[in-house]
Amino acid sequence: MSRFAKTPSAETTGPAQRAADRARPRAHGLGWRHGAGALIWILAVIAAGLCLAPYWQGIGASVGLMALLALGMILVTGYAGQFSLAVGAFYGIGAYGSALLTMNFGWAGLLAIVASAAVAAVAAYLLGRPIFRLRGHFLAMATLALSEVFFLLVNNLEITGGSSGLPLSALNVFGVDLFDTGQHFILNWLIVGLVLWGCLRLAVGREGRALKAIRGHEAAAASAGIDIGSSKTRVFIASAVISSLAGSLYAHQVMYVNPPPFGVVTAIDVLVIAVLGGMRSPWGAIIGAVVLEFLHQGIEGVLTQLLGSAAVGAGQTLVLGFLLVVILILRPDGIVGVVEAAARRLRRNGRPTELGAPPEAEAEYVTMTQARARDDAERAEQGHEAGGVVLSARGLVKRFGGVTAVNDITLDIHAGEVLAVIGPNGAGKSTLVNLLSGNLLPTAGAVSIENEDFTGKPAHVVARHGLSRSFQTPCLFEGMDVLSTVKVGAHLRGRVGMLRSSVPTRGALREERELDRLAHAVLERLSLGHLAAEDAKNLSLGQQKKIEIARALVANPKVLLLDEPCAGLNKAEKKSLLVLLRQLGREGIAVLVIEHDMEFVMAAADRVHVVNFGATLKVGAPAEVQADQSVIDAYLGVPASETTQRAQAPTAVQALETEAVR
Ligand SMILES: Nc1ncnc2c1ncn2[C@@H]1O[C@H](COP(=O)(O)OP(=O)(O)OP(=O)(O)O)[C@@H](O)[C@H]1O
Repeated sequence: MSRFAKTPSAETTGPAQRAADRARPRAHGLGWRHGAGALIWILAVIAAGLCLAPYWQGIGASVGLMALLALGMILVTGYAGQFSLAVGAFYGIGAYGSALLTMNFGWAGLLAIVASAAVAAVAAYLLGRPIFRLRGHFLAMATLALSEVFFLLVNNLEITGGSSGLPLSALNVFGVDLFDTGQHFILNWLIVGLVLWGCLRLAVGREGRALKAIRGHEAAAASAGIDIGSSKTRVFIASAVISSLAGSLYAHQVMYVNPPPFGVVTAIDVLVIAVLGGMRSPWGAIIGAVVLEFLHQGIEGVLTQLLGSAAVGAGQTLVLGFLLVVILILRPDGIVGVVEAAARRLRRNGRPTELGAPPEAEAEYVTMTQARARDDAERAEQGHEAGGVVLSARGLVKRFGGVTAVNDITLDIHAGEVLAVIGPNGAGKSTLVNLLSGNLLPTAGAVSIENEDFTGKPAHVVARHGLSRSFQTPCLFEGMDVLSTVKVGAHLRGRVGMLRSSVPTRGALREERELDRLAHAVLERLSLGHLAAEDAKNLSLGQQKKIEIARALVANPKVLLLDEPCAGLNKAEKKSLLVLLRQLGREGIAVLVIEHDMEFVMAAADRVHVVNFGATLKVGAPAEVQADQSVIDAYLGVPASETTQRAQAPTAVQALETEAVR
C-alpha cells in the first residue's frame, strides 16, 4: 500500500479537487478517436497509393522512408535531447542486411528484415553506452563518424560488393511480390503510420516522460530514479530498429544497394527534415519530409527556369542550407512548433487563466510559531517520536580543485524528524545535499540509507532506495505541463517500459491512470491542482518550487531533501510548507531542509545543523542553536534574544504583512 494512500489529506475533495478535475489534461485510453484516426490514415494511404500517378507514387514512397528515418532521429534527438547523426549507419545495416541475407543465404525477405533490425539493435546496444557518455557536439561528431565508418566499410568490403553494390529481389509479402511503386507507397506509409502512433503513445507514457526529463535536466531526471544511461541506450536501439526497417524497405524498393545513400549526406537530409518539421513532435517527421520534398521540387523548377538544369544540384543544396539556417534562427521548433504556439494562443483566448492564488480558503490565520506549537501539541497527544536513523553521512569531504566545499561533515537524519541545514552563502550546504543524493561523488567519507552503504552510487540508485530531493534552482522540463512534471517523480512507482508505452497494453494504461491519480493527489496536497495542465516553466518561482516538492513527494520517499524551498514563496505559502513538513515528519519521513529564512527554520526544524566554511559549526535544537554565540557571529548576526523575540512576536511590519496574506 502506498504511503499516500494512508494519508487522508492527500485525497482531498472540494473546490481545489474540482479545479484539478477541470485541469486534468488528458484521459488515458484507446477510445474511438484512436480507432477513427487509424482508419482514416489507412484509407487515405490506400487511396493515395491507388490513385497517384506512378511518378508521384515513387516520390511518395521515398518521402515515406525519409519520414521513417526522421521519426527515428526525433526519438533520440527530439525526445531525449541527444544529438545523434548515426541514422545513415543503421539505415545501411537494414539495406545491406536484407540484400545479403536474401541474395547470399536465400532467406525470406520478411525474415531478413527482422534479422537486419536485430543486428541494428545489437549494434546500437553495444555502441549506445559508450557513445552517450559524450555530449553536445562531441556526441554529434561521434555519431556522424559511425555513418562515415559504415560508408567506408561497405564501400571497401568484398562481401558488400564495394562501390558497385549488390542487387536485390522484390520483397515477397505473404506470397505477393512487391514490384509496383504503388504497393511500396502503401507499405511504406502504413509502416510510417504505425511508427508515428507508437512515437505519439511513447511521448505521453512513462518512458517518454523519462526521456523528456533527461532532455530537460539530467540531474533532476536521475534524482527521480531514471537510469539515464539505460534510457538513452534503449531509445537509441528503438531509433536504430526504425532506421534499419527503412533501409530494408528502401533496398527492396530500388532492388539494388550501393554505398552513397548510407553516408553523411543522408544523416544531414534527415536532420533537415526533423528541424524543418519540428524535433519535439513525431508529426514533425511527417510534415518535414513532405514539405522538404515540395521545396526540392519547387526549387528545382525555379532554378531550371532561371539558371538552367546544370545549376539544380548545387543550387538546391545552397537554397536548402540557407533555409535551414533561417529556420534555426527564427523557429528552432519547426513547423509543428509554429502550429502548436498558434493552438496555445487560441486556447488561452478561450478560457480565463487561474495562475494566481490556489483555490483554497484559509479560515484562520496562525503565525509560524503558533503552527509549530499546534503541531508539537498534536505530536505529544499522539506520542509521536523520531524513529531510527534513515540517512547517515560520515566524514563527508568534497573538494573542487583547491576549494574544499564540504569538510568532514557527519550527520544523521532520523525517521520522522525535520533537520534544517543552515549557514552563510557558500558554506557548502547545496554541495552537501548533492553528496547525499548521489548527484556528486564525495572525495572522502560515506553515505548510507538504513545502514546500506550508498557511497559513490549514482543518483538514480539512491532514489530507488527512497531518497527524493528538490533543487535550489527549480529544474523543470521544457514543454512539460505540471501534471507530467510531477509524474516524472513517480517514475519508480511505475514499471511500464518503452515497448509497452508505445503499444499500450491494458496494464500500461491502468498504470498511467494510477500515476495520474498519485500526481493529482500530491498536487492537491500542495494546493497546485488547478495548475495541472499549465506549462510548468511558465509559472512563478514560488509555484515552480512547490512543483519540485510535489515531484519529490510523489515518489513516496523515506528521505526528502529540500534545497531552499521557501525562495519565492509568500508568507502564507511558507506557513503551508511548514505545516506540510511537520505532517511529513509525523508520517515518518525524514526531512532535511536547507533554508535561509530563520523564522521558518526555527518553526519547522526539530534539529538544526549549522555549516560554516564547509564544516559543522553547531548541531542542536533550534533554540540552542539560536543562542549559540559562534552561530550568531558566523551566520545569524543578531543576538539570540532579539532573534527569539522576532520569531515569537512579529514586529509592526510583520504584523502588517501577516494581515495582508490572511
Ligand atoms: N561544481 C563546482 N565547482 C567548483 N566549485 C564549486 C562547485 N560547486 C560549488 N562550489 C563551491 O563550493 C562552495 C560551496 O558551494 P555551495 O553551493 O555548496 O554553498 P551553499 O552553502 O549552498 O551556498 P548558497 O547558500 O549560496 O546556496 C562555494 O565556494 C562554491 O563556489
